[in-house]
Amino acid sequence: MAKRRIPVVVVAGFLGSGKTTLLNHLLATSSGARIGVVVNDFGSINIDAMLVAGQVDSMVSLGNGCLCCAVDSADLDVLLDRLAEPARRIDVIVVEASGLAEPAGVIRLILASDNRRISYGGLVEVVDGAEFDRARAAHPELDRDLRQADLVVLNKNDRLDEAERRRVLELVGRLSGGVPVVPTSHGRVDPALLFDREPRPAGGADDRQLSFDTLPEYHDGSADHAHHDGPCDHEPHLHSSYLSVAFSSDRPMDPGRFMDFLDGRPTGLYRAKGFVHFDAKGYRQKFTLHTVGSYLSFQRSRWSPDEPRETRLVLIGTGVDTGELRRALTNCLRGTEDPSEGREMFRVLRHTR
Ligand SMILES: Nc1nc2c(ncn2[C@@H]2O[C@H](COP(=O)(O)OP(=O)(O)OP(=O)(O)O)[C@@H](O)[C@H]2O)c(=O)[nH]1
Repeated sequence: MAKRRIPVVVVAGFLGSGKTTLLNHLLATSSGARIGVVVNDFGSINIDAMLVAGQVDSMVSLGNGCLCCAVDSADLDVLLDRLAEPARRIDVIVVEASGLAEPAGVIRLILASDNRRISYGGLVEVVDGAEFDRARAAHPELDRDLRQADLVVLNKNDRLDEAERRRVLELVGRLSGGVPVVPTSHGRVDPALLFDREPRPAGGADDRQLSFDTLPEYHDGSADHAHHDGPCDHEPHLHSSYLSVAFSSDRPMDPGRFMDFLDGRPTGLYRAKGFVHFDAKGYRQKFTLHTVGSYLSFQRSRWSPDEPRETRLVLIGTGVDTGELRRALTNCLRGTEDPSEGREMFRVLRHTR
């Protein structure tokens, strides 16, 4: 009997919708299944790779650009080849696309793969229920992504009241055209929904749910398109107007000044993520920061022993002055010999889970 190919499942969704959270949930709960992961960050610091918990069996990470245009199929093949090596005994590969990737572009790369051990396993589109209207108003093309999905995870239900939950569920259901929509919070979906998909016969074009013909026209990915801090200069798509700014420093962050910065962040700055080193008395832990639209949260954890005590942030937005952002962040730094007092942390702690 032909050996079943390893399904490659794409997890996509707009900036901050909860893809990494979903991935971590899958890794923590898919008892027995060995999962290989491709993580793609838009930004030159691989925050997502660092946020994916240690239980992953094999991971390759792609920073600094969008998978959909930062690599061509040969490059992705190298990554998939590595994950699909029989010795790794991987059961499923999950590709977490950057929040600005065009899912169709990522799917095309997988469909174009020469690797005979893998097959395209479907698109899971994660939707931030709380930010859906705003994201959609800015990016009507998100509707098209929903139509390409095999499963829609309607996330962040905890941030919606009952009436809103019903309205968004009905809207997303309508836009996605009949595919299952699973409402949830914190990406808590049953892994069987993703991994125990109907096995499709190995080989041939018909083990692919989507074909090039059914995908919208998409430019050829090329390594030339890899971009650093800055916009893509080729034909417009979702991330062409977005900029990412990477910021890192081993100097402690002043909690008050940093909260002033966050409270006054420009509206175009849709997403910020990373780790903050406050080094305040009594609060020397690592503070993981997430902002998504108006949402802001910190999570406190221990630094691992070999981890550098430093702030590493990626900020992603549109119409923002990157030089000004860097300057503003630099102004939040303190001298290494000048630790903050614990009481200065209260504004940070108000947002800390
Ligand atoms: N309240 C709430 N917060 C959530 C939920 N799911 C994720 N988050 C938070 O939303 C923020 C972004 O989540 P991520 O999983 O990093 O989102 P992402 O889609 O991987 O982000 P990008 O890769 O930057 O596009 C984090 O602070 C998460 O803890 C949810 O269901 N409810």
